[in-house]
Amino acid sequence: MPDAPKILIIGYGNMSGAMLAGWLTAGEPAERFAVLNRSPKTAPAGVTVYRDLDEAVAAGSHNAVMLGFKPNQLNDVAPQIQALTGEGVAVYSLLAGLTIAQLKSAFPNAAAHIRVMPNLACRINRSPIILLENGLNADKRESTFTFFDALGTAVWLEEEGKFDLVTALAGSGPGFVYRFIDALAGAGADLGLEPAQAEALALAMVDGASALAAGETLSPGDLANRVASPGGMTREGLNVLDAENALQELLVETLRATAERGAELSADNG
Ligand SMILES: NC(=O)C1=CN([C@@H]2O[C@H](COP(=O)(O)OP(=O)(O)OC[C@H]3O[C@@H](n4cnc5c(N)ncnc54)[C@H](O)[C@@H]3O)[C@@H](O)[C@H]2O)C=CC1
Ligand SMILES: O=C(O)[C@@H]1CCC=N1
Repeated sequence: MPDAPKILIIGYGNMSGAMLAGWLTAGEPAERFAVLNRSPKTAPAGVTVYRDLDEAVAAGSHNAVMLGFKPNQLNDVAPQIQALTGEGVAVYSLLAGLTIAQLKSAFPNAAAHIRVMPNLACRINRSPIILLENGLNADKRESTFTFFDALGTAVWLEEEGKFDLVTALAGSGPGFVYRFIDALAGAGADLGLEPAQAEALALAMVDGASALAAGETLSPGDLANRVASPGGMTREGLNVLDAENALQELLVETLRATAERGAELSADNG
């Protein structure tokens, strides 16, 4: 079976689409990928698109499957894709909340089960990627890490109990940052700025501030203090955010609610 695809993506939506784009940008050959999606969707040139399960089974040419559908679909989809997740096949799961034990139970014949938590910045190869595995040998662990690291910065997590929390911070995180940018721009507009200008300024500011902090040895907390010139303007604004630890408390509740939803998604698939 010459030039056969090696990664079969089942459920080609926003997240797996961003990952595929990132891998192609990183130089992975398009021929290494195939997609199987419920609704018709165009894939990048060179990527194999299967119209249905039978076609994917007949090709039988992958050694890894990436699950890119919704967590609440696992019970429906798993029985249909047993023939695609058999001996020698690694299962990469994007399914938020679903545990290694649930993946092993859904795909008992697969060679290895790997939870993967990326975010949409995979599209520009700038996502953190949290990985947790069961069943990989040392060589496969290394090659798996390298494969996902091409999408940004991969990191192994050893404690599965923390997976929902890192999902909240790093997977859902862009949603919270976008809400912050939107609220900042909205606040500027409420106080008199032209809305489009407020949004452009908020975006450019967050872009530069984040890039600067990423390359600094100072912590973000110390950088905040550096922005606040003694007796100047910024301190007054920080005092509002810091009063009774308001911002941090809000974010504790934000991450808690997000992580708790992961446990619910898992329980729903019990
Ligand atoms: N959107 C995000 O930022 C992130 C999403 N995830 C995870 O990624 C997964 C997908 O999320 P999104 O991409 O946001 O959703 P989405 O709705 O954009 O994509 C899901 C895709 O699965 C396809 N699909 C549904 N049932 C199918 C089936 N039986 N066979 C083949 N394809 C099927 C749909 O047609 C759709 O294209 C979820 O499990 C989510 O937890 C993880 C990290 C971040
Ligand atoms: O909202 C969700 O469930 C997924 C997981 C992390 C980001 N999006």
